[in-house]
Amino acid sequence: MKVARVHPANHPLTGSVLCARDKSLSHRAAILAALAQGTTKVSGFSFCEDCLSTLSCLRQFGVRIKTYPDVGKVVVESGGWRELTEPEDVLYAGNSGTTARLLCGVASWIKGLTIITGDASLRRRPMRRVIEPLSLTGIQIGGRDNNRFLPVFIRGKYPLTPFEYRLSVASAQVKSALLLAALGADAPSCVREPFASRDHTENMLSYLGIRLEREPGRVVIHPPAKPLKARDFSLPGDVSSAAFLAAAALMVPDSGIYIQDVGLNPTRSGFLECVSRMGGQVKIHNLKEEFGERRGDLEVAFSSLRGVSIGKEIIPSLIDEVPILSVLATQAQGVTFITGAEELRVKECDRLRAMYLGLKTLGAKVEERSDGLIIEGPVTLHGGRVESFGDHRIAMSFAVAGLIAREAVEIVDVDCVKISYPEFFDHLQSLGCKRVEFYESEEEGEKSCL
Ligand SMILES: O=C(O)C1=C[C@@H](OP(=O)(O)O)[C@@H](O)[C@H](O)C1
Ligand SMILES: C=C(OP(=O)(O)O)C(=O)O
Repeated sequence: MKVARVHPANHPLTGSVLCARDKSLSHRAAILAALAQGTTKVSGFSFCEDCLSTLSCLRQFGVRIKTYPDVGKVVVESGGWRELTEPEDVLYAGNSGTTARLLCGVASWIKGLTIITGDASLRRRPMRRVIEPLSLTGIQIGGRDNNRFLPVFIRGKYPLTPFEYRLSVASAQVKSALLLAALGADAPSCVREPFASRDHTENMLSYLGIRLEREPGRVVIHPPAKPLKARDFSLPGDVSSAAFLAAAALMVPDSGIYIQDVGLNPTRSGFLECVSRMGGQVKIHNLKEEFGERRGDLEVAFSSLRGVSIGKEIIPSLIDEVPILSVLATQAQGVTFITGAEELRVKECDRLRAMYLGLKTLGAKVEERSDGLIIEGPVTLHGGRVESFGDHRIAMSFAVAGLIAREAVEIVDVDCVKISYPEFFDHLQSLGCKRVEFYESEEEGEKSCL
């Protein structure tokens, strides 16, 4: 298993990087391109492992996809959503919850049998949340252990029964699975959510001409009367990846960095709002909007930070940034309360537990609660060896912690950064963090399971 040893940054981070492309939008662009008739060019596609899982599953539905990783482009050719065919084999979603759940929605109106599975981490993540609502469409759907987990089978049909469903958790994956399924219904369907989760699927469906009625907490989707026509997408960078670089610059003294072309959809950029409440200096430049998605450049400078309360209303908009926010909190003056974040327990690992254990190892003042963390700062972290539990966001959070610790931080199992951000260590290096070493550890992977 690969271990990274990250040494304290002995000088400021400076320079400019093009933000890694957006994973969430890349999944959706590929899926929607597969549903549209014709050829779609997706530029700014993320070639992270999760998005590659989506591409390989879509190919199994008979979609033709060419990839050009050097220029960040994917070309998808499809006969349209009524032409997708029953896969010959089980679909493998790898580590990607987004792939598994969104494709459950797509498979609902593909006649025949679709079976979806994933890696050991994904097979532990909850699937009832998509199985239950999708069964309202009249299809046969079920999963292992009384519908709790993958593998999930779907016996699709067309047309589907329209539905009205209120989500109990604010999950963009579940909402998106339902919206994708609703395309195959013979009348409008309605999805409600308790708090706003990211609305990329809605923005992209509108761009493709699907009629949506949107208001806070509620969306009504009208199935298309005619085939969807292919339209190209140019995707922005991933604010969830930018968050690691931004956090590093906020904490390493005298740093000043520039991150180009970051996606700034307000339902997704709670991290920036939170950083600004903490007193972090982040300026936005060159703000623009494409297919309903805001994007711009971020200028981030070393800042003195203060503790804040992060509650359940804002959690969906920074759900993947809680681990790195908890590292920032160790350097903030006062107490940071993170509550309403119990969803983190069912991600690639139990992220609340993983952050608690790792931060404790590094000497942080941290308490674990069932739905969050309480962190008191500022504390000078010391060096140590921490586990990523095979979770990319945990690995990158502790790599950033290593830059501001007194001694080196070793992160066990760092290969997982490829899941969302393969360029992570190269970007750190280009901003001046050259003191990172990698080595293979003898230890077995067994330990890395939370
Ligand atoms: O829809 C998406 O692209 C995602 C939604 C979130 O998951 P949930 O919908 O489970 O909250 C997030 O954690 C995940 O990284 C990507
Ligand atoms: C939770 C994540 O992704 P997914 O749910 O798609 O596995 C993530 O990227 O942090």
